[in-house]
Amino acid sequence: MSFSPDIVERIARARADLRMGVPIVMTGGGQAVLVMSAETLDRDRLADLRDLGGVPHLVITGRRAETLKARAYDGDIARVRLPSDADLTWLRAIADPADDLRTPMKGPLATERDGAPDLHRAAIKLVKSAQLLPAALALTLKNAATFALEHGLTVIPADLAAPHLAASSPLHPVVHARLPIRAADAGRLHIFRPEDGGEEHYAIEIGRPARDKPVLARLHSACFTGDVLGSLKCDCGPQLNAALMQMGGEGAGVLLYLNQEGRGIGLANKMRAYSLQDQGFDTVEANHRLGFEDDERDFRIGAKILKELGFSSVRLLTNNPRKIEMMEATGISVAERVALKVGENAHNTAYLATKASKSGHML
Ligand SMILES: Nc1nc2c(ncn2[C@@H]2O[C@H](COP(=O)(O)OP(=O)(O)OP(=O)(O)O)[C@@H](O)[C@H]2O)c(=O)[nH]1
Ligand SMILES: [Zn+2]
Repeated sequence: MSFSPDIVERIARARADLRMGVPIVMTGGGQAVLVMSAETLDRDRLADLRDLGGVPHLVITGRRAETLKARAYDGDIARVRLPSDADLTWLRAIADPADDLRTPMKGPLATERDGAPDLHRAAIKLVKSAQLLPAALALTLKNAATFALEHGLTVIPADLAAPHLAASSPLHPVVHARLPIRAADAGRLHIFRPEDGGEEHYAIEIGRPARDKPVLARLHSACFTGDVLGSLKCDCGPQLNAALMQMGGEGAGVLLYLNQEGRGIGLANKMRAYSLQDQGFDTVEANHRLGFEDDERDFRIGAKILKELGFSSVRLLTNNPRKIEMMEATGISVAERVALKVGENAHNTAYLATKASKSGHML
């Protein structure tokens, strides 16, 4: 029967569960752990978890561990043993760097070095992909299957989930329609939907670009603050506008609007990063303190959409060398890099300088 959700559908459910504060069960290697997001966990569930006995771990990323001066024996993650008196406030303070400077952590944190961290690593990947703070509470379960059934919890076998957590989902075109815009009368908006229940992505086609020649293209990552509100903290709004205007001027082009807000960490986490930036950290340091990498985006989505639209070669409007590498690596040739330098102002000079010095952006 095909009625039961497959692994991709179960992962989508698990993401929604974690965002609501509902636990999930992760299984693999003859073990099982109960997983909850540190951000959405509430008092009742923490108390119930305590009643189950055993030693729960708060799993954090290696990046967050670095800031907290905790030993990350597992490399990219650390399993912090939950002290017996740790309450929700303690958990949140480990997960969220907002108050790091005001209330330095009472440590030292005891991190685990024994036992297999594979399920914990998968749990962090899942929590990250749900755009929550990358911190998860995990407790080893004995009779996981019965426990999950009894409580109606989603069960995720880690080995089946791994390829889906590592790669972006296949996308399919849903619909396209004519959309005249300020930059060009001949505009057309295409909607693409991923199979995993995630965010849809868009392509704005200007004119009718030839498919057998390099097309003027831009991969634009969503920036609600810059694109919609005209934020001066970044250059996204002016870049979006300038790219469309250049395509309008040439009469042809394609702009991919990828819903990867905040370099893939989501708007809530981006605002957490902005708050840290107001405490004096730069854009990269802020991501690291939160437990994220500099850039969590998957640009392969862009290549998939371009191929779906029939393009194989681009003149790419960008200053970001990673976008060029990723295009080439995924089979879209970059015939030319077209610089896109607009929108510098007094508020974003330092941000742009950091992108150049730390993320390799071309000046
Ligand atoms: N995490 C985080 N994301 C930010 C910050 N400022 C802007 N962003 C996000 O960064 C992304 C900018 O994307 P792009 O316009 O593709 O920029 P880019 O990687 O610099 O590449 P090019 O503009 O092509 O040179 C958007 O998703 C913004 O929401 C910040 O301080 N922190
Ligand atoms: Zn922006």
